[in-house]
Amino acid sequence: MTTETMIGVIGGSGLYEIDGLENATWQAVESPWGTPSDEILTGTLNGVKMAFLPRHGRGHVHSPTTVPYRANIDALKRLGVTDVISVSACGSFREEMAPGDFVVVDQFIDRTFAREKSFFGTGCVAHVSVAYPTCPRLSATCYQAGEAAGINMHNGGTYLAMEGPQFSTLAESKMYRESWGCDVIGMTNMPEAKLAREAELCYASIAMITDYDSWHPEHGEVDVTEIIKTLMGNADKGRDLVTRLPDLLGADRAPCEHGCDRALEFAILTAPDKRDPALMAKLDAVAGRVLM
Ligand SMILES: CSC[C@H]1O[C@H](OP(=O)(O)O)[C@H](O)[C@@H]1O
Ligand SMILES: Nc1ncnc2[nH]cnc12
Repeated sequence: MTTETMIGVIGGSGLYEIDGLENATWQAVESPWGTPSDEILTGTLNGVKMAFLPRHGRGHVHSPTTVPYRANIDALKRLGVTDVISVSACGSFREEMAPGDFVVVDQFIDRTFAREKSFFGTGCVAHVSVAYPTCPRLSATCYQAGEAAGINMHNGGTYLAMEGPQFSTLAESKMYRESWGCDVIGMTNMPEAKLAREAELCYASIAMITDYDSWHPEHGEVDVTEIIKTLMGNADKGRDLVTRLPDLLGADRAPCEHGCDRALEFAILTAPDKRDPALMAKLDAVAGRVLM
């Protein structure tokens, strides 16, 4: 059985809109989890439905801590999105992952601490696996789209998610790189990736490298004006990659072979008669497939 693909793109710093959508409309989507970062741009591209949400809002309103991650993922799910592609500005811990390159992230270390990280809780407890937090099928498609766009792509990498908003100290930067084996650093992919898994959405993450964080002896400390300069070039490449996805993914979607779209199948522990009706109502979009 197939369903209809709807590609959701969450645009990070420097990527606040995408061009070329047919019937493009900015839509306000209400969510029981709060107000999303901004309206969502919907339309079709080469016959495939698309939805674009600027993570920080147009005009960069939300800090990494205040991005309404639950409202964003819930709103995309509510619209019918099946596959989420996150595009983010990141620092690099690897010489060979240079500014201007893109990394298809496949692992995360979550060091964020001031964010709501789950749709579930008292009255409906659920535990999903995030051992493999990104969808291999969607990630492979993003890699292919990037190569086709002529971008210097890297397949796989571990993303250190920090709270921010300050960049890392030199000691932290060296520890993440040398002891923890991280490849890139950013402030936003967690809890986003965990929430996408709870919402049974395939999730892939593209890290657009903007800087070498602070570890690199020849590059000194992170400078936001340098980041913005690199971002301007990266954003065009990011848009090019994204607009190649509809042709590669197609409008008909088979069930995810990695089970992302069935993540809640055996995850909910709370007995039906002990579930909180108010929380159940809020979970209508995210967990409706298994709860309703
Ligand atoms: C502009 S530098 C720091 C800022 O950029 C990244 O945002 P996003 O992941 O949404 O592209 C990083 O995580 C910080 O929020
Ligand atoms: N060095 C860095 N650390 C955290 N987030 C970033 N976003 C872009 N560069 C970054």
